[in-house]
Amino acid sequence: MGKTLAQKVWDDHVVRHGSNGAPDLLYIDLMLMHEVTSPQAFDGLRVAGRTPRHPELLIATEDHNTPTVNIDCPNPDATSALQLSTLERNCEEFGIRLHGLGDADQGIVHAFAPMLGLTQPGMTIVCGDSHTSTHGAFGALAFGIGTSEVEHVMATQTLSLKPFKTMAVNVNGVLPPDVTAKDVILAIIAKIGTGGGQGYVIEYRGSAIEHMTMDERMTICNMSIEAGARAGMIAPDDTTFTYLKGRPHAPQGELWDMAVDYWKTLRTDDDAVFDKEVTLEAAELAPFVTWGTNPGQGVPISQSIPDPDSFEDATQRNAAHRALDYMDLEPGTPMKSIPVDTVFIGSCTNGRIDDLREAAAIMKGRKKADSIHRVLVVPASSRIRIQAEEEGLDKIFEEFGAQWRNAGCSMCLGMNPDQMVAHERAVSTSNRNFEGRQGKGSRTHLVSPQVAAATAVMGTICTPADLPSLMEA
Ligand SMILES: CC(C)[C@H](C(=O)O)[C@@H](O)C(=O)O
Ligand code: SF4
Repeated sequence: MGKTLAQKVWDDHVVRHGSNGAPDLLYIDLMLMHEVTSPQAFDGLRVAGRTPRHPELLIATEDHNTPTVNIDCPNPDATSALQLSTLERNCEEFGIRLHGLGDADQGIVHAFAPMLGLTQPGMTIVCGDSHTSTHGAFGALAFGIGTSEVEHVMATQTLSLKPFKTMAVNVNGVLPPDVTAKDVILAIIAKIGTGGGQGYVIEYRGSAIEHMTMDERMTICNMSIEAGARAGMIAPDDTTFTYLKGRPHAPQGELWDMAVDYWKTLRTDDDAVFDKEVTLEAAELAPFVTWGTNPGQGVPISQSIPDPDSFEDATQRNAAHRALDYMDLEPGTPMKSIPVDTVFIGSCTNGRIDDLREAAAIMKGRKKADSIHRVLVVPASSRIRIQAEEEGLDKIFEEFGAQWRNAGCSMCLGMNPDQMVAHERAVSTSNRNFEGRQGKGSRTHLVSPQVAAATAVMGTICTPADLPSLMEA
C-alpha cells in the first residue's frame, strides 16, 4: 500500500523503530525556540550538565514578550524583560543563534524561519509552540512540543513519538474571488470542530489549496492546531520551490537540484489510504467570521449569530450560551451589524507580506472610521516589515490612520504591551478568540486581513464588497 506525505517524512526520520507499541525515535532536523517555552529546558540541560547535541540546528528568536514600539528603549514590563534577557543569556551560554529584537531577521518564530529558507520540504521541525504547524505548508512535518521535549531535543536532537493518524482535508474546485485562505481554514474548523483533528496530521489537498501562494498555505496550516490536529501539511510543488529558491538557507547549485528531486517525491501516493477524509467544495465557501470564544464558533459573514438552543449537542449548546454571554451578543444579530473598537492585522496566521498587501489595497485612498479606536498593523517578522516598507505599504497604513508597528506577536495574545481592555471588541487576523486572549475581558472576532481592513473603514464588521467604491466615496 502507498504512503501519505506525512508517513514518508516520518519514515525518512526514524532513528529506531519502537517495538510492541513503543514510540519511534525520530530525528529532528530543526528546532525553533522563543523566550516563553525555553527557560526551563535550558535549566534542565544545565542541571544535567549537558550541552546541546547540535546547537547549529537550534535557532531562536524573540517574539511574544517584545514591544512593537520604542524597541530600542528598556522593556516596560519587568517579567517580559527578564524572559527576554534569560533567552539572550541562555543562547550565549549554549552557543545558539538568536535573532533578537532589533535584528533584521527577528520576528514571530513561525514567520522568520520561512523567510530565511530554514523551513524546507521533508524536514521534521519542532518548537515549544503550538502553531509550529505553520511550517507544514512547505511539506515539513512540523509540530509543537512541551518544554521537557524541548530539553530532550536540545540534548539529543531526537524525539520519542507514537505515529499520528492521518486525515485528508480536500478543498476541491475554485474559490470565489472574495474568499481567502483564512476563510477556508475557519470554515474547515467550523465543519470538523475544535477537536475534530485530535491525534491526526491533516494533509490539505485539492485544487483550491494547490492554487494558493505560500503565504496563504501558511495561514491554512497555522490553524491546524485550532482543529485539534498535531500538524498540518501541504505537498511541496513548484510554488514551494519558487518561494524557497535563493533564500539564505535554501540549498544552492547542485545541492538545490538534488533537493528538488527529493522534494518532488514527497507526495501522497495514489493508493495511500488516510485514516479519515473530509471534503469541502471551494465554490460553496464565503468570507467567515467568528461570533464566539473558540475558533470553531464561526459563520459566513452574511449570516446572523446562531441561537445556542439550535445546537443539538449539549456541550456545544452550553458553550454557545457562555460564549454569547462573554461576547455580549444576542442570537439573531446579523454579523454585519456588529460595531468594533479595534482592528488588529498581524500574527503568525496573517502578518505576512501577502496579508499586508491585501489590507493596504483596501485601505489605500480611504480613512479609518472615526468610531474605531485603533488599527494596529504588525508585520510578523522584521524582514516582512522591511519588504512592506520597500513597497510603500507603511505610508498607506499611516495615511489611513493605522499604526504601523515593529514585528512580534503583539495583540495576538496579552504577553506584551499591545493589549485590549475589558469589553473592548476587535476584529483580529490572529488565530485564537479565547476569553481574555487579547487582554482581560477583551472580545475577539477572527477574520481575514481583507475583512479586517474593510471593517476598519466602516466601523462595523463587513467585507471589501460592502465598501462604497472610491469613485463614489
Ligand atoms: C506562548 C506559547 C506557548 C503559545 C503556543 O504554544 O501557542 C502561544 O504562542 C499562543 O499562541 O498561545
Ligand atoms: S502570533 Fe500568536 S499564535 Fe503566533 S506564536 Fe505569537 S502568540 Fe502564538
